[in-house]
Amino acid sequence: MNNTYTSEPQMPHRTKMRPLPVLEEYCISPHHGFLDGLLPLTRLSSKKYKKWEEIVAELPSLLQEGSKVRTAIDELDVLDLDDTILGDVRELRRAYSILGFMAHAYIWATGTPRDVLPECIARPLLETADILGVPPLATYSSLVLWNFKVADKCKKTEPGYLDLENITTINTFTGTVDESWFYLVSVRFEKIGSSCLNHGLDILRAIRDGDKDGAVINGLENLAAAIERLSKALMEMETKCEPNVFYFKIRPFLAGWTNMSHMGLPQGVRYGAEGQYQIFSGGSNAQSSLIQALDILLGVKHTANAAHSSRGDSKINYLDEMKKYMPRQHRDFLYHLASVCDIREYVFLHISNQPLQEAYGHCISMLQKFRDNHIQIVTKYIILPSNSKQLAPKKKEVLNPIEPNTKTCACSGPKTASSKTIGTGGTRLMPFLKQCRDETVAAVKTKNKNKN
Ligand code: HEM
Ligand SMILES: N[C@@H](CC(=O)c1ccccc1NC=O)C(=O)O
Repeated sequence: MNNTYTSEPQMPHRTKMRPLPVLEEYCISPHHGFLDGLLPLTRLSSKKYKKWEEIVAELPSLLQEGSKVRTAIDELDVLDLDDTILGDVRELRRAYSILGFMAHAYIWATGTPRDVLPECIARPLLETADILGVPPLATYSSLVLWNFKVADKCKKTEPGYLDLENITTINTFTGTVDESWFYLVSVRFEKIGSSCLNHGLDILRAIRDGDKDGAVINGLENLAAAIERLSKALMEMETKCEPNVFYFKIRPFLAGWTNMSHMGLPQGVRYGAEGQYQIFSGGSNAQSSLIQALDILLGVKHTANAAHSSRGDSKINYLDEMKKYMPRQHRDFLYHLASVCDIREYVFLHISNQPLQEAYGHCISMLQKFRDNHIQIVTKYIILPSNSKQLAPKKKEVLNPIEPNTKTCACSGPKTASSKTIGTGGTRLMPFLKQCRDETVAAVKTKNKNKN
């Protein structure tokens, strides 16, 4: 179709130089996306780590009385990582996942958080995190990507096929169906979203091939339909996860140690009695490579924002920061993709091609719809329960929900509860999420403001 547009400017040569990324070279599966092609391990193979497995399996009961979990962890020996772990990436991921669960349980077990992790967790957690290229705490990878298994092994499935109706989580803090479902919605989202990566790469190939037979428009339409399926996957949260269970029981364990001074961690957490205080953001879907890949594919640019800062003055690009929380290969994939992606540029170069503009616009509206739906979910699961929290008595030995940071927010304008409420990742969540949504819309509206 666009061969007729030969009088329009040519694509810059740069994008033709570097080959397109090959998914498998970055530990990404064409069928399962950022979930590995192989299922996560459900147990460490070496008996040496039996106690770790026992404690992580018993977290729901140990956390019934928060101090019990701290005693059980304090009694653990300090173990080195042996060759069974160091020699196999799935063992490493399992160890990292267990240690992340134990670290958060230890810190957030009661209304008075601990700010020092014992050596028995700190040392192996720092080591596994370092090798995997992720930070030393529970992340989207440890809670979601590497924390699911087949529920009924007897149920027949094709080899290599992941049946989303037959999965469950390996570990949870609370033992509730709500918590399992909370993580599984994201597992489903990653699998369903794998087709976005395939369509995105098809579009890039079609551009390089000279856009024969409307291949770019076709690819964009396929991509728009795939993004729409993501919104449906997101809204499934409501089927098995109760907002109050999430807000009061589950969420307190997911918090990290950035912007958490008002929650009792003014300096972050010290890794070992002799270690340094360090600050890290808690788990969040902002650490999912899938949505960030979509932003790159569609040329949606996110700017630095004050939404992440408790003082409201220093601006950082939170989504860029979150790339450091992704597994190393996935992060490298995003950088590779960004260096070769020219879809938005191509669309703007062919401004008179109306069907092309519409197909691109359709993708952007679907991504906007996803972010709008997400804001609705956040309102239901965080903002509304936080407004009713006065009903819950505040006791030292009982978990505290993550509270709005009322003391240090120096942002201008009237302060509503939602403008101060913070995410597990430490953002002032509503301003941040609205900015992400508005920057999505801007990709189609302005050419210059949102340039590639
Ligand atoms: C009850 C469910 C959920 C809640 C309460 C929630 C809450 C939040 C919050 C507060 C943030 C801001 C970052 C932070 O400080 O943590 C965030 C970011 C994000 N969440 Fe969720 N989330 C939920 C489920 C999901 C699911 C299931 C998905 C994907 C299907 C998702 C996708 C995202 C994305 C992509 C971001 C980064 C911002 C953006 O790119 O627009 N969330 N979420
Ligand atoms: N940022 C969210 C938490 C969140 O989205 C999340 C945290 C850990 C693992 C997965 C997450 N998202 C799952 O749907 C919050 O502030 O509650």
